[in-house]
Amino acid sequence: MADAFTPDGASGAWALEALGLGKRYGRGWALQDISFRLPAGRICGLVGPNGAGKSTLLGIATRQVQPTEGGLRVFGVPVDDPEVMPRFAFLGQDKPLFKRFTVAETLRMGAELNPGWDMAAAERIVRSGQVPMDARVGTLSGGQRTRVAFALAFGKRPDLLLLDEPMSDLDPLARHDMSTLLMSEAVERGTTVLMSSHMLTELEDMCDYLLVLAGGRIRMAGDADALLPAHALVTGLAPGGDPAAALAPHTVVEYRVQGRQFHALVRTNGPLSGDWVVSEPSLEEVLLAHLRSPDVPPLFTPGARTEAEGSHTS
Ligand SMILES: Nc1ncnc2c1ncn2[C@@H]1O[C@H](COP(=O)(O)OP(=O)(O)OP(=O)(O)O)[C@@H](O)[C@H]1O
Repeated sequence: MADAFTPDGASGAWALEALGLGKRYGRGWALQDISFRLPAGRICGLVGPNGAGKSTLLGIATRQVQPTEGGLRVFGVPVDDPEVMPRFAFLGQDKPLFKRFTVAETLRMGAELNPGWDMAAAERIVRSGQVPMDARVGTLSGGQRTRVAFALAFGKRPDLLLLDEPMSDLDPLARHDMSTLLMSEAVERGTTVLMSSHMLTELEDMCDYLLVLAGGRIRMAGDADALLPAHALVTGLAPGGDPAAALAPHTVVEYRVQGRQFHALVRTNGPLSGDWVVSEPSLEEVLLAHLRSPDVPPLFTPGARTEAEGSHTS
């Protein structure tokens, strides 16, 4: 069955594949109609305002949250299949480590719990942060504890690493160290990473794929390299009538007037041929404009949207 959902029949070419995924808490939907694909080997930023549904999505992917409707596949396998368990590691905001264990004991525990454990990689991550192996976890700084938690996650040799704001408690220097470490480990092993963060510049530096949520729905999904050039910042003399008509056939994501000038962020549809100044927006400008404009239709780059005809439910 899995082969039906991959373009070339190669089962598992998609690290994650959601179709019509939804989660309802009481009367409110935390996630609704979520359909997307994340190709294997990509570093994907999961972006959205507070309450967008990021943790809920990560909860479904880590089997901690049961979806209300739709399905999620991990490397072609329904997420509730036990086969999925050894393939992913999860690192959340709170790192549940045993405070009384030393760092060495913590890594030994990782080895005992995970059959494919890579002790050399785990020790390399700890040592590169000068974290003493004989120190008790309870005596470590927040940054050092995060490093140990990263070592536990990477030592598992996951194919998919799911991170929920893992670096929120780190200072800028430690954050930089950890993101460099994360990228080098992920690239070296071809690990797929899905990482939620509110730090847009961090995501811009690290991620080559993006999943943008707002109000429990997808706003944008796909290749970062394709999402950005699909937009332009346009400045010109404010038109008298409807700005959307003046900028047609382009989709106006955000529009504001300052004095006699307008500034617009548009999704381009062909060349921009007005008497305007046109520049390429930053990722941050594109993300913020989309998050501020919930009525603009969502944008998927080719391949990022799950085809409805494959109607699979896990
Ligand atoms: N266990 C729960 N019971 C009821 N409602 C919940 C529960 N978990 C999440 N929600 C609701 O679901 C919605 C999405 O929450 P979620 O934690 O997934 O968002 P988020 O994007 O991770 O937010 P943040 O950036 O603040 O961490 C919110 O409205 C939240 O109140």
